[in-house]
Amino acid sequence: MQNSERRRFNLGIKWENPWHPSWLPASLRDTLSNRYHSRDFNFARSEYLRTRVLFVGMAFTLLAPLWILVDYLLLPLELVAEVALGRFALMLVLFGVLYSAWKNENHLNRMRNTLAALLLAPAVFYAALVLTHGGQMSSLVGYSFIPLLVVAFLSVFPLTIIESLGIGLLVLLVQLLALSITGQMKTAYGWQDLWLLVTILGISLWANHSQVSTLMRLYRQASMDSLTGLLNRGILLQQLNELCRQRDAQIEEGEEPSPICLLMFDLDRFKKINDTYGHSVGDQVLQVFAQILRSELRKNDLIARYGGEEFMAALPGTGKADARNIAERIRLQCEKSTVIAHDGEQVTFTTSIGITQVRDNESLDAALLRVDNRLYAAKNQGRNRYIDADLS
Ligand SMILES: Nc1nc2c(ncn2[C@@H]2O[C@H](COP(=O)(O)OP(=O)(O)OP(=O)(O)O)[C@@H](O)[C@H]2O)c(=O)[nH]1
Repeated sequence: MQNSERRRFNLGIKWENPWHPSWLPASLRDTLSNRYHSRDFNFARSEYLRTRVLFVGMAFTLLAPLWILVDYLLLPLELVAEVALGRFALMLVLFGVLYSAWKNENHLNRMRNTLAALLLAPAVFYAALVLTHGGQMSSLVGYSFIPLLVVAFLSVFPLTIIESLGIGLLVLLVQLLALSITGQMKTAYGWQDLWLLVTILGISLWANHSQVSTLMRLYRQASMDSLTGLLNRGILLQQLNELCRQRDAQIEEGEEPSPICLLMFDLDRFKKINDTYGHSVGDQVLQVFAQILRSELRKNDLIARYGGEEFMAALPGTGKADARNIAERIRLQCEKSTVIAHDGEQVTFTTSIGITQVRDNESLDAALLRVDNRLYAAKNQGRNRYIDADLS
């Protein structure tokens, strides 16, 4: 092949990383909504939300009845019984919240709804007090703080900005309702309350942003290979196990299971590239290869660096014929690609590929062993090829 035909890779080329859509300011990309969060990160975040919901939910559930003693000391006696009834109703809702948090492990949407219920229940309790005892609000000592406390509690949770803003705006509505019913809307006290609520909401949003971006950074460090930006082996196996579990469930329910194909890649004579051009050029080859995988595979395929110069792709919903075509495209793309060495020389590379489809009722380990054997068969047959069947 002529050098001019070879595709030169500029390592600065941008690919559309799902965590970094190009149209949002960098600091907001991860924290505005969960639209670009991976499924795995959603699981991790739902666990963080869950532990906090359980903790805060228990504190609220204990405090709701205990506070009746404080009411007894501070409120006019005729109000104590009615408020206590409201508190018991609140406590029942909070029990429901605790039950839901306990039951719904790894369900981000359910956990978000549970959290909304946890925070909005006190706000609804306050709204009910305002609607029934609006004229006596000055006697309900301590209750006007509820909207402020709810908005302050938003900061405890790793919520995205849109999630937090949604709950915050609902609480703001409750506060506006309270101010209009008590006739304080256009008074200095009313403005002061609104100003305080909006300020605390702003602080909570900032805390949410910091929490989600810290979580995201930790998650990336734990799940990604730092040289190529692909998934690391541990997270790939975890996600692959989950895919196989879903497939087994389909089989158990008598459904046609959707196929999963595995492609295992190993760069050919990579040691020679390192020895001839140095490790930094070897690193560039690995990065270019990762880029080829990204550009040739779909967004929901799992792509990982499996070891030094070994890579793995898991293709859910892809049968063997398509997997073969994909492997061939990747192989050809490698043949066409070059990396420029320090002395300006064009460094070329090739890859060997093993292909297999996960079989019904087999363990993931069995499929991994088979694809590994096929990869080494491809090496033994002369490299720069794929093998998709056991050789006798
Ligand atoms: N530059 C670089 N080299 C790496 C990295 N990880 C592993 N390697 C090197 O990859 C090379 C792998 O060499 P071998 O396992 O002998 O395989 P090979 O030379 O590719 O030969 P075949 O696989 O048989 O075609 C070793 O020299 C490792 O040091 C890395 O992150 N960067």
